[in-house]
Amino acid sequence: MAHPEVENAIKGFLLDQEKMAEVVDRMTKEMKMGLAKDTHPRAVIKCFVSYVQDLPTGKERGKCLALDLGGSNFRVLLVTLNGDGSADIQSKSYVFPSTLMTGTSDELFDFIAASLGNFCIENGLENEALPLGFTFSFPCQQKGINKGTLVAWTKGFNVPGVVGKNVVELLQQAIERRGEVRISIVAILNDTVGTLMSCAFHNRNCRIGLIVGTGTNACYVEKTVNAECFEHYQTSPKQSMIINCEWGAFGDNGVLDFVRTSYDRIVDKVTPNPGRQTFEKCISGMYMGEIVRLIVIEMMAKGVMFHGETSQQIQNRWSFQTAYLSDVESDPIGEYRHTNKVIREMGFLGNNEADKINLRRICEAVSSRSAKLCACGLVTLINKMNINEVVVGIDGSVYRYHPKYHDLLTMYMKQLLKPGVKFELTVSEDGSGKGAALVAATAAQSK
Ligand SMILES: Nc1ncnc2c1ncn2[C@@H]1O[C@H](COP(=O)(O)OP(=O)(O)OP(=O)(O)O)[C@@H](O)[C@H]1O
Repeated sequence: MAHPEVENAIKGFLLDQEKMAEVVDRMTKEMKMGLAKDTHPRAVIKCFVSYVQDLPTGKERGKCLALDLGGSNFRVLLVTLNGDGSADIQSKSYVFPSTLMTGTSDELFDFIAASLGNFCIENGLENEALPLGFTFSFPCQQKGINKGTLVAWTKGFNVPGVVGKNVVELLQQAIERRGEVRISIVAILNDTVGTLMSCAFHNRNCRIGLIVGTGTNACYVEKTVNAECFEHYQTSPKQSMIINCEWGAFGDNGVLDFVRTSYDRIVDKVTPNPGRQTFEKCISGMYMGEIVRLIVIEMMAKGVMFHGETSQQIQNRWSFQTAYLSDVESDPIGEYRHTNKVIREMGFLGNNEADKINLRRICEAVSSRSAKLCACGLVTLINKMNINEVVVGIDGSVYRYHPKYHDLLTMYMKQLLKPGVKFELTVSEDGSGKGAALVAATAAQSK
């Protein structure tokens, strides 16, 4: 049993069924506001039109480049779609200097263009006029498949002078300034869209793309007639439109305050975007470790945990990695191999079992709330589509590596879904490569 003070600290994270159902209700209303033309401007869940209307058939063919900028990693990829449902991918990850997250716009786009140039030269592609799909995982208002205006930076990025600009244009200009390659950006897409497309390439029932990584977001397949912000929503010959929900902003108008805790409010205040991305800050990898750290230091101040110890490390903001939650929760009950490693890395020397039990309880409370809220989001989308069978393609390190995330998500979704609705949650590989290429190939053809 965890200490009563620990139980008291985490009780705000233990959402019951009633609260979860309330989250679904509120989210459903916010989604409708995002989709409808008259309420879209003031909606917090924007439900952006992605301009991707065709799900893959598996027969796509062609060679495309892809770029992936979204959080902690930056990659350039060369994707060959073989026409038989398979794809070959070559990729290179570039170290993304964290100074670029808050540097100038020119520095950011020059870095991307230089990496692209380097990749093309290394692979002998400098003279090929290849189409490029740009996976850019920040909220963008699209006006077409290759026009995306940045609405706000998230996930710790804050580069002045980009919000309100078409990022495709900024990147294309940077590519041309360097003059190394003949690449044209034919599509910009959110990573959720790439994830959905890549999953749908193999699994025709895929209708949702979900990310639980540095941030969280989802997209789903809506009927075109409901995508009112699409100019041709009433006349388009295509029945479907992928909607990029940008659900991370859910709650920015206060409707999630009933599930937030004092710790969430502290985390929010120390981010570069206070008051924004409320739902994301309760769910995703960038924030979970920090929430745990705040509870631990409060318990230390109360003399409940790590009594008599001092650790500079635990006092440092963002020092408790979200990967530590996975470590701690991967130990079988009563065993502490990974927990011991985490405790040592956090600068503690003692070996008190009660501390380990308390730490585990805190980690479990934070990760299970994340999974509960994510389940609420997925159930909202499934109810909205009103379908009885669906596959969800998922990417992001939290989903991939947390030892219980998949099972928790499955359990909470079952609790919330109408009886008889079947779903499958599956890791979607290479969304920003294969997924981006699938979008780019279609966009290049229609060009
Ligand atoms: N083993 C792990 N368990 C849980 N979370 C982890 C683990 N390893 C890394 N993370 C968290 O996952 C996040 C990185 O996610 P990911 O690798 O999906 O990259 P990303 O592309 O930056 O994310 P996004 O797609 O949201 O932009 C980090 O915030 C990190 O804390």
